[in-house]
Amino acid sequence: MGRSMFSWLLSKLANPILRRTPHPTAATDARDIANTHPHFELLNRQRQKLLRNAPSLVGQRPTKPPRDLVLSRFQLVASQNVRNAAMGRGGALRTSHLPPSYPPCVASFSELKKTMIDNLLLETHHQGTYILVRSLTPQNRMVAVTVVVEDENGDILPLLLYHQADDGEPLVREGTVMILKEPFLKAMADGSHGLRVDHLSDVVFLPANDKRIPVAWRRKPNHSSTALAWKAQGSNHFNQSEYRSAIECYTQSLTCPSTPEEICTTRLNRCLAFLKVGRYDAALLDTEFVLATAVAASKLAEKARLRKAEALYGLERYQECYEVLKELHLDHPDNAAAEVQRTRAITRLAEQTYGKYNFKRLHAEAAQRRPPYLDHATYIGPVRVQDAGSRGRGLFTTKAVKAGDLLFCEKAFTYAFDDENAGTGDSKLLMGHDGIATIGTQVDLFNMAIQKLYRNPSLIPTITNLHHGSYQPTATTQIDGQPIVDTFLLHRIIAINAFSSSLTTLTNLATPGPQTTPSASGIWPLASSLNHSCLGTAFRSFIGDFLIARATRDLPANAELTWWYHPLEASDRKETMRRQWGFECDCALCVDEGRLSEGVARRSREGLVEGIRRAVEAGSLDAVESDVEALQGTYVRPAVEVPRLEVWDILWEVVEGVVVRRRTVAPEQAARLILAALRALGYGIEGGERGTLVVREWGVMVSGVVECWVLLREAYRETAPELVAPAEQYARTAYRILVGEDESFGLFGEGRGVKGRSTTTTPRARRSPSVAARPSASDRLSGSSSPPRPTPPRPAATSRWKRSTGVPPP
Ligand SMILES: C[S@@+](CC[C@H](N)C(=O)[O-])C[C@H]1O[C@@H](n2cnc3c(N)ncnc32)[C@H](O)[C@@H]1O
Repeated sequence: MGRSMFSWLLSKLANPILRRTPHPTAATDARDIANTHPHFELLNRQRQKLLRNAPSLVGQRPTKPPRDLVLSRFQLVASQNVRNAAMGRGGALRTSHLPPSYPPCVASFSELKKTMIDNLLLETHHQGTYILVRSLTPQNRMVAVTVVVEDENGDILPLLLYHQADDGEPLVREGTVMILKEPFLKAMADGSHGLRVDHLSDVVFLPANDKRIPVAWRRKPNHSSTALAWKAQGSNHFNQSEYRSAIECYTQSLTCPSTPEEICTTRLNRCLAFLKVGRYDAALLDTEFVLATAVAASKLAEKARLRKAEALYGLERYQECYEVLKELHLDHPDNAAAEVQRTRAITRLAEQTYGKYNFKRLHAEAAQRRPPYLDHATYIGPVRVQDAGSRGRGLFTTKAVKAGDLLFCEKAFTYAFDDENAGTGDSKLLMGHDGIATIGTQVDLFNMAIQKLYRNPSLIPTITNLHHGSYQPTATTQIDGQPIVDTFLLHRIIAINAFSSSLTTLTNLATPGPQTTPSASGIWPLASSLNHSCLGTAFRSFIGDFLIARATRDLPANAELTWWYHPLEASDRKETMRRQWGFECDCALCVDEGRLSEGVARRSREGLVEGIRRAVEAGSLDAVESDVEALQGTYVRPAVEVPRLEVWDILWEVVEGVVVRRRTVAPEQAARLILAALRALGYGIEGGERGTLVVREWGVMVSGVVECWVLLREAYRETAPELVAPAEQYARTAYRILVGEDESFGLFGEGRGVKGRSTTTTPRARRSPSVAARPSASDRLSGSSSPPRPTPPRPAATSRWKRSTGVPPP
């Protein structure tokens, strides 16, 4: 066996958690890290203090702070912020609290009554009212966009606008006038108070000529108020990449009298600005207006179709996109840009329909792009969402599938990535009112999801229909032409449905060193429909923002697909299920473990495992074999029904000790040990000695399974050459389930696979002893046997499958 396989195998064995779980995948990972973060305690104490104080403050009239004090406090913090930015200080931890949930305002402006700052009470949502305020300062962007505002009486307060997009353009400038619906006056941790807005639709930014702006606050535009002047102003902003301002100006232009042709041109300009900021719904409306107004074969209609196709592509409506481009091609066959888009749409449709991906290309793209957003389509294979009884909805097969079959391949709806190599970004910690903290990419994910929905209301149901426990969302989805996105609903949905991931599952398996945080998190709506089972029938892996789901065993039609939410080996598995997802797992393993909790069998298992360990140390294979027998005897149900994790774990240690490290075992015995390890995981394997090798039942999927099949294949080269091919096939299938694809299997099997021997192995590696080829002095374990023969490292292989000595992910 080549050196690279050994070092990789050893690296896995050095890291026990990776024997079972190849990567952190459950939504809780980031949250659990957050709860052990050094700042967690501090924030938790602050939260508890706020909680203690809040009830006594509710409805209290606040003391009016001196105007100068509010302004100077703001200036102090803002200038500190500017100084830090100028000095390139990053890496700070930005912390914030989420208040107790409250619904967004669902009343239209005309139903609300005006109130003033002076009337506002602490810790109160002033329902049925609004206040009109003007910013006295430029914005300071911390966790929230912060400004100081005044009302028409000249009373002032800090205003914190949460979850607003950071698109490089200031959201609030000095003099910006806003309406705050149902204002919320919040007591701050430092004893001060201010206005806080959590729902995007609760703040309305008024354009300069809005009639609701008091005369004293109105400012004259620096150009004439004609359609053409506004349009020109919009184009100035557009050219400086100030798309939000451009949209405002084009919108102003459209309120002025103009010719139908000018209106179409302005709409098309605005459409382009909408496309730039990902507001595809709005872009689509502009193109549809133009297509309904302009002459079909005109230049305007040609442009409108092209932009319509782009908007549909952005919404991942590839079929419609293709139809638009097809029509465009008929009328304007020379339009080269349209042709490029048409080819792209056809490729997406093929992926969407047939699930045909070039996975090598996906890996290459994930390696290059930051963030690793991959421009490919979601494929939904033989699965459908349907009722799963007491578990709510679930995902089911629509036809029989085989282990390793692709179930679906889903592009993330929203995906947040933390590029460690990008330098000194600030980290974020969000303390929920329920005491659960969220850190890093999940905080970003939360804000990104809110933004994406607010910008594209047609997508709201895709996310709000996901499971949100007992949270009662408001039924209103739109008010005064604005979409309503309930921030607290989104927070709950992300907590229950988001997955943490690494850049790719493949790189995660090959990366050395400690892993403390997953580098990304995302929302994959279809993947969110799978319920949990510790003994899942599906497995997920990642390439950038793509989630690949494969069957872990052969399944009939109409079988429910399940997977782990929290790693099988995590000691807090059951508690986490209860706390975070609100259910008790009733899989065969959990039920069996429950029966064991009286302790008798558990203690005897632990004793036997220790005995086996001592026997390995002492080099006594006889004792190992008899103790493994005894350990097997502590299980009542067959391993295909209830996997024997303790047996698997200890057999892995034995395999590591005798097959990989000491190399003092004969191939027959190596094969026996490996087969026993696989069987302990629930693999129902027929044959395996000679003649036949058939997996009747697939067991638990863990990274070690691939290694087992590869080691077995090598053993068979000496003992049963007719089984090399089936072992290779099973290795490949296991690899496909684990990594998501098997195009990269060559990396893993390099120098060891049947193919690898003749194609990729260097002469030196080919000569290096394999499990099976290595002449063994004894078929007994022997601590005093000759030490492992060092095989020269091969640079390419070691860089791919590096040794991991790190702390396992939580
Ligand atoms: C990500 S959602 C899964 C889809 C969800 N069942 C639905 O109706 O949309 C997670 C929620 O599903 C339910 N669930 C998942 N696995 C379960 C299980 N094994 N037993 C009971 N409920 C489960 C729990 O309510 C959990 O909070």
